[in-house]
Amino acid sequence: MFVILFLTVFTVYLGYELYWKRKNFPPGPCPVPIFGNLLSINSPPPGYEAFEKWTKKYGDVYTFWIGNTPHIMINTWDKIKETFIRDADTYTNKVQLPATELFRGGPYGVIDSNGAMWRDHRRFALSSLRDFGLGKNLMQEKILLEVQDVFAKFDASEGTEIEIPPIFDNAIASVINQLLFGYRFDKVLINYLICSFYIFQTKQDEFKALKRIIDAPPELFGKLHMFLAMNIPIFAKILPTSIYEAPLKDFRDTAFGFFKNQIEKHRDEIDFEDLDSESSDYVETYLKEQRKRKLEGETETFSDIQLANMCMDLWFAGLGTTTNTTTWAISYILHFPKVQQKIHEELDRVIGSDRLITTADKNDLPFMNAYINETQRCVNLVPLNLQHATTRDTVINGYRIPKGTGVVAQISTIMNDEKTFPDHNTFNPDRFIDENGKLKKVEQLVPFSVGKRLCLGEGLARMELFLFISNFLNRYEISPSKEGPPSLEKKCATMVEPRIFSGILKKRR
Ligand code: HEM
Repeated sequence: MFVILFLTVFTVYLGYELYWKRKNFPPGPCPVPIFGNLLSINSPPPGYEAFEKWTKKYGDVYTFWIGNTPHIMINTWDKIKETFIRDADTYTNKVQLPATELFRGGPYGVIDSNGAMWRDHRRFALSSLRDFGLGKNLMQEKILLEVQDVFAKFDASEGTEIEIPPIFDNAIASVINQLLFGYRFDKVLINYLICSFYIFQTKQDEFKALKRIIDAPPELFGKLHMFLAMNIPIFAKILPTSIYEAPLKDFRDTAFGFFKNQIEKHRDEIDFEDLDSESSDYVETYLKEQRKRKLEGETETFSDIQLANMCMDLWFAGLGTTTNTTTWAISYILHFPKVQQKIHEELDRVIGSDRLITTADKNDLPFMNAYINETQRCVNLVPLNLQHATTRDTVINGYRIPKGTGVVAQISTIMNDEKTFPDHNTFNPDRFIDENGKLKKVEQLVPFSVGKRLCLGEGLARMELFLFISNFLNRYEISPSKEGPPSLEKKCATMVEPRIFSGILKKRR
């Protein structure tokens, strides 16, 4: 009797899992209970092969299950244009996961928020970035100051093995920290009053302490169980608190502790009498806007919790992405010395001195741009891309997709498409050079994603990548340490992480 009951329940369950829940969505790989298709992107990590295989099998659209939640994957450039670009408003929401509540205290920030909250704060952050000099010389000056700091550190170790990524990490953190809080991580002495004792630190020590927090996300979110728990609520519930909730809360409290401390310091120092005076960083601009709105009786949109979440989004999105890409760029060059040689030839021909390279030189350095483009294509930083949700009912390939369904612009498949990028597994900057030696514009190169939610920091990231990488390679020739070039193997995570590695630098001028 029990066996019959069990078999009946099991058959009904399988029928639901394999047929019923999938019948109204585009066909796709068969999900397994609890995990959906998430486990398949770990064999091999970070998932490009699985995405490629499914695109070959199911075409431009298929359904990918994250736990029990269906996501419509859009895999070809034509289909991305038809959906995320031409019908952009339909694809701008984000799926709200329970982890957001635990981690952020609600649907705050810009990465996970929706509707008016997202729109207002995206617009506000973009206009603040413009005010602090993006697209003008001011931002370039700030980045070039960090380039010179990087030079000083590398010059001091010329000819000996030195770890490359941490130096760029410090410099790129200084750029984003200046934008948000108005100061760099240099050697200036600071002090804290803790329990009646002054604790003396330099701002570089502060960065080292912060680094322990910054390094947590890959450690934390890069682990498969964390990735699964954050995406599959039922999986999160069965994991012991000590390996999911506790480390997440720990990270949240430490990160928010740092941001709140910065915000309070700003609040104490700002002259709120003159709300229209020029601000020197994002937090100051935000706090003045908050005060203006409060005077008009509006306290919801520019709240303190939203500010802390904005700082977290901009800080983390602004640091790891750019540092990782710079690190991968140098890793590739250690594997492909001929690319380095070609870059040096171009730099010698066009720049020909040790002066700092600026964005005014960009158009004259097609191979440098091609190398950065190819780095971004091969890094393919966010394999699954961030998951969006539909803002209204829509129809994709004849399937009725209800409002709130998960949708993903599969940019990693687009950047690995064999038709657009032949021999796509090979690192080849020349694919971006045309027959006249000029830089070729390829619209399918979309590392910053597409549509209305495309990367908010694209302008800043492009400027940083160009200035840091071109100046580094103009000044140095790099060769591998005695351990050889770093591994190019990619780990599975929300963002692909490079290895920390050492290299030997020789000054070229
Ligand atoms: C090489 C560097 C970078 C890459 C490859 C990159 C890539 C991306 C991608 C793929 C997305 C997801 C877009 C989507 O949802 O469709 C994104 C979103 C975002 N990025 Fe970046 N990013 C980089 C640098 C930056 C920087 C420097 C900042 C900060 C100033 C930043 C801030 C953001 C924010 C706030 C979002 C969420 C935007 C929204 O939901 O409206 N990113 N980025």
